[in-house]
Amino acid sequence: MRVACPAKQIFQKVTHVIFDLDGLLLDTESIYKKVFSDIAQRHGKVYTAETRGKVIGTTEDVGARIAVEEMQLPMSPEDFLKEYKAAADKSLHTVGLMPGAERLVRHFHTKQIPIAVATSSGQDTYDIKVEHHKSLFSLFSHVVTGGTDPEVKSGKPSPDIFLVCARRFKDSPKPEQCLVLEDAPNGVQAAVKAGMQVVMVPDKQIEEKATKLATLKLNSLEEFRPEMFGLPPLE
Ligand SMILES: O=c1[nH]cc([C@@H]2O[C@H](COP(=O)(O)O)[C@@H](O)[C@H]2O)c(=O)[nH]1
Ligand SMILES: [Mg+2]
Repeated sequence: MRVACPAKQIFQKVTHVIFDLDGLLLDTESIYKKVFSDIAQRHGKVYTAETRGKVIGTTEDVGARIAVEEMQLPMSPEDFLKEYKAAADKSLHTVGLMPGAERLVRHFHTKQIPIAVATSSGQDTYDIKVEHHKSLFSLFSHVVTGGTDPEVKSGKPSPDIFLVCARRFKDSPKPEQCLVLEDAPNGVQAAVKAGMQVVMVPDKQIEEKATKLATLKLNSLEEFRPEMFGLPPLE
């Protein structure tokens, strides 16, 4: 039997964990990438890594505006949004979990570490994505869907969503007590501005320079050692 060697606490101790959704817990980014690339291709354009780096982690309407502007698509952001949502919704209800996600969420829940989700998704899209993962998502204290939540005034990279999410834990922890897990540069910026440490698990396409702000960068959630942040180690 292989016994994992516990790592040392090397970062500030935290008591609460906030998970991003798309690209971190759920493998939705491969779906969005294909949908955005298909629309771009129909107009003779390419959904480049650079444009994608700006889009991921933003709310649906902001992402649509960035995509249309960056790729100079001959359509309004509203039409792009309608088209991409219609295409994405067809696949999102069968989306799978990212490696290591389920084990980590169940671990924190068992150890009674308060956990929540902070996603730029709207409530409607969130409901579609978690359709097949209801038991896992029932373990979270709460979910903030930034795209439609009236208290979240400005989406990632603004810190609002993480501050609202922290306030909604029963004991309203201070930002420094919360650890954020994110995949997107916009999400990492938001967490840092909120005064939180952030573990980044970036997509392979994300440029190195867009990962610099993260407290720690991992290739997969499977590499995460909670004890580095004073949290109970995985067994
Ligand atoms: O290529 C992409 N297009 C659009 C998005 C948008 O970014 C959000 C990211 O949400 P999260 O904060 O859970 O990563 C998605 O819901 C979607 O609206 C994305 O991630 N990737
Ligand atoms: Mg994400």
